[in-house]
Formats: sequence, C-alpha cells, structure tokens
Amino acid sequence: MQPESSARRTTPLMQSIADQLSSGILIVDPELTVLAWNRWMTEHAEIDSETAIGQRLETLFPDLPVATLRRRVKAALQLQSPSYLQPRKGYLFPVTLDRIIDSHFAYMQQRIRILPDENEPHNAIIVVDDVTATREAEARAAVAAKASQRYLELIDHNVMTLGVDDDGHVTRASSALLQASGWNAETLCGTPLDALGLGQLEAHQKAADDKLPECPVLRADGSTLWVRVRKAQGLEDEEGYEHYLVLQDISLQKEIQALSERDALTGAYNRMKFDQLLQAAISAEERYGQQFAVILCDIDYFKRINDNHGHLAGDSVLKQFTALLRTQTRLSDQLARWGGEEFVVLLPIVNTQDAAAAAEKLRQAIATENWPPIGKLSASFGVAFHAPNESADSLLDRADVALYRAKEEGRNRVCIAEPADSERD
Ligand SMILES: Nc1nc2c(ncn2[C@@H]2O[C@H](COP(=O)(O)OP(=O)(O)OP(=O)(O)O)[C@@H](O)[C@H]2O)c(=O)[nH]1
Repeated sequence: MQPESSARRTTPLMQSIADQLSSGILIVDPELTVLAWNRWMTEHAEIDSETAIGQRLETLFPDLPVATLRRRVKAALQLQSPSYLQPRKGYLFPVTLDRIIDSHFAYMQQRIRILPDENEPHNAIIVVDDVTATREAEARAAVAAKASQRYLELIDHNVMTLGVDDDGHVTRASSALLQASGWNAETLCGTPLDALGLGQLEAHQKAADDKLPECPVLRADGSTLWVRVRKAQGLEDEEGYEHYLVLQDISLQKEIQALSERDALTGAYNRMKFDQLLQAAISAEERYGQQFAVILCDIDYFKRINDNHGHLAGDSVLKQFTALLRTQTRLSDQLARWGGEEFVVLLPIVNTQDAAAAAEKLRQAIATENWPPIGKLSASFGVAFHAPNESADSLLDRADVALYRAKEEGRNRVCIAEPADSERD
C-alpha cells in the first residue's frame, strides 16, 4: 500500500525523471520505509515499485546493515547535508553481476549517497550508483601492481644491478649485488664506479654488445668478483638522470679460462695459450714495431731423474724449475711449458745479443741452484730473434734447431738460431 505522504509528493513528472536515471533512486522515511522507488531499482533489485513501496528496507533486503543505514539517514536529516555510505561488502543492495566469469566481484559495487529531501524534511533520498567498473579497474590495477612488485623483487634478488648518476657515482644497488659483493648499501651510495673496480661510466656507454667490459670487482672480504658489465636503459626523473648497469657474474668462467690456459703441474702457461701470445706478439711487432725473441729451454738428462729418483721427484724438479724461470725472467716476459721437460719464454727485446744474454742468465741460475734430491741440474737453450714477417712456425723451428745444436754440442749451453730465410742475402 502506498502511504499518503509519498503519493502526494511523487508526481508523475518526478517519477518519470527518476525512472530515466542510470542510478538507483529511492526515498525512505527515518524508519527506512520505502516511499518511492525508480525503475533502476526495479530492474536491478528485481522488486517492482508496487511491492517495494510501503515496505521496510530490511524486509526487502534481509541482509541489509540496517543500524548503519539508519544512523546515516538520521545524520543526513539532522544536519540537512549529504552523507555517504561505503558498504563494507562493496554493495548495499545485493545485485548479482551477469559478468561474473571475468569479474573480481559477484555483486555490483555500489556508492551510496543519502540526501535530505528538501521538500519533505523527514524523508531521505538514497542514491545508488554502480561503481563496479571503477572498482574493477582498481582491483585489476592492484593485482598488476602486486605482480610488478613481485617481478621487481625477483630482479632485485637475482640480478646484479647498479644505479649510477651522471658523475659516475653509485646511487643504488640490487640485493643480489650486495649479497655477491658483501658491500653495504649505505657506504656504497656515492662511491665512484672506478673505486669499485668497475671503470668509467663512459667506457660502459660506448661498449659494443660483443665487447662488454669485464671487470675484477673487489669484494668486501678482499676476494675478486669478475663481472661483465652491460649498460641498460637509464631513467630520468625530477632528480636527474640515473644510468643502470647490469652485472653478470663471470668468476667461474674466468676460473675455467685460467685453468684452461695453464699447465696443471707447474702453473706455467700451456702450449695453446703460448700460441696465442706468440700470435699477439707478431701482430704487435707488425703494428707497433715491438721486437721480440723466444728462448726454448730443455732440461738435460731429465729421463735419468725420473729413472733414478722416481716420477714424483721429476715432477718436483719441474715445479722448482718453473719457479726459478719465473724469478729469473721479467714480468713482461711470458713463460710456458712447451711439453715434457721443455719450456719456452717469449721476451720483448731489441736484438739477438740481449736475448742470448737473457738465456745465459737462466742457464747460469739453473746450474748454480741446488736441486734436492738430485743435487745439480743443467739445461740447454735455443734462442731465436723474430725476423720481420716471419711466421710463428718458422721462428719456433729456428729456436728448436738451435736447441738441438746446444744438446749436440754438449748440453748446458745457449745456442743462437740461424737467421730467418727472409734475412739471408
Ligand atoms: N716427472 C715427469 N717427467 C716427465 C714429465 N713430462 C715428461 N717427462 C719425462 O721427461 C723425460 C724426457 O726425456 P728425454 O726426451 O729423453 O730427454 P732428457 O732425458 O732430458 O735428455 P736430453 O733432453 O737429451 O738432455 C722422459 O723420461 C719423460 O717421461 C712430467 O710431467 N713429469
């Protein structure tokens, strides 16, 4: 039944306007008895106006938070100003969504406005707005933000990255880098890149993809962390430009590389590495005129050492021999084990005489050293000075022939190789 007051005040024109709105409109008295009900409410709540009008809201909607709603209505009427209600569940009137399948919500999300009815000061107008789309977008954004956050955390924990300002000072470091380096975030910020062993920012900016700088970074405990450095896209904000470096741990790779270059027994370079060094020396001579020589050196009567003192004693002599050659050569010289009891030294030098003098120095050092358990030891030497345009094979052949001659002439001596074919008249 329709109460007198409502019938009087809801004119056909007002009802028609209310029916065209895309929000729910209902008028209630302070006891929440429905006095007016628009089409939106009929369609969405599936209760027609004849049924709704005259009924208390809690009768129509048994789960309605009546106490809260009544308080809000009272407040709006007393203050004669709008009041808003944000239902805890997101909706006041349970309206099922027909797009449940891809929605975060089963029920329509509503914004409730309670307005004092200016014509009837005891009544309140309740406006129900459908804000599902907004809440949906917010919920999706929250899920996306959480996923991005998780992704950032994943990167932070697993990828070594550094933020650097325009002056090459560190601005931030990922947890992965702090953990791998043992560095402390506070002390790290503001430190110049090169003080960490990471070189200059410009070098990383210019580096080609296939020639990324490899840097030995000093860990907090003094050990070395080898990293390959790639410059990533930077970011600009109101505080300025931030460059990003991504660091790849290549320590293991470096370790394997070092092992593959060296002879396991003596620690001297192996033949493969020496071949590379020799090629590099030939290129440097062609380009910059840096002359060099090689000394081939073979321990005399080494077989006897093995035969008389055992293989282990032979091994120990080889190690001591390597150590002696190291101390008797310069840092700029390169030492390799050529095979068995034969060694080779590559030395940047300007003439054959100087190379021969270097070999003679080695010969004397070996001859005067004490070699437990065998006593004395000697070695024979073949020295070849690299001729312009000479191949590596030709140079080594000449040194080998000279070494053979030293053996033939009685061992414990230095023989100088014949000039290369290109040098002969
Ligand atoms: N203990 C030990 N012996 C090795 C190693 N590599 C090669 N030899 C030995 O070195 C010896 C070389 O013998 P030879 O080539 O006859 O040369 P040599 O006895 O020094 O005689 P000359 O060179 O003519 O003075 C062989 O007995 C090899 O077995 C090694 O890594 N450890």
